Amino acid sequence: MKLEARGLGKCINKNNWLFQHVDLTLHSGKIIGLQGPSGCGKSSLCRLIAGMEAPTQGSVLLDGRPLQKRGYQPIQFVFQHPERAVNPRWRVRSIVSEGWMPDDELLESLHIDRSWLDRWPSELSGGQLQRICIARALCPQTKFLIADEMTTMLDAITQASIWKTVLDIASERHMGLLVVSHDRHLLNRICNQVIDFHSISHTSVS
Ligand SMILES: Nc1ncnc2c1ncn2[C@@H]1O[C@H](COP(=O)(O)OP(=O)(O)OP(=O)(O)O)[C@@H](O)[C@H]1O
Repeated sequence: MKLEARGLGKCINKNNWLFQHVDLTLHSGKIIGLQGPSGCGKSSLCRLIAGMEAPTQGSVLLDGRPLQKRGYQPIQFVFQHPERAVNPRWRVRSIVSEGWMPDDELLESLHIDRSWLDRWPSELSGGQLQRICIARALCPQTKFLIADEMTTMLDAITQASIWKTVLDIASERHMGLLVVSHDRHLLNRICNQVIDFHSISHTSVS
């Protein structure tokens, strides 16, 4: 499968382009890293590619077709603020099972304690809730995962272990990954290619 961003542009207010003319292609089985200074527009670009927001210009295509608005989204986005990615009025079990119910082996490899499933999101730490979001995103129907500073709030050991699980699953299922991080070491280690945001975008915002 192929996920393409074609000529994407985001205008944040009148004539103020955060970026324009962004082209990016991600193939199944590949891992692309995206780096750039804070505030340059990486997360905004990810939201467009994940279909969470409409671009001001350009289009996002999955195998040449526009993204479907209904049903399970084959492009999953895990971003740095898990508390903003869940419904605070749903128990954790309902949050995870929106897409599927991971087995004990996966929960264990993501360091998720089964007892957390009976809690409310506010009863988990940010790092614990993030692991729940990762488990939710790893539904078997997910074809592309966009990981925007996905493990930033975790300690180094947990971070390494979570990445191992995610990379094993991605490889097993031939998923494509777009990884946004300020951690150049991580990007160099796990990505087939690392792209600098400024090399793929034009901007009029300072
Ligand atoms: N809807 C909006 N209205 C106004 N400004 C916005 C809007 N969305 C994003 N911005 C601004 O766009 C810029 C880019 O934000 P974004 O979160 O995409 O950056 P980033 O590269 O992911 O940064 P970081 O590395 O710090 O996460 C920021 O200056 C932000 O304040």
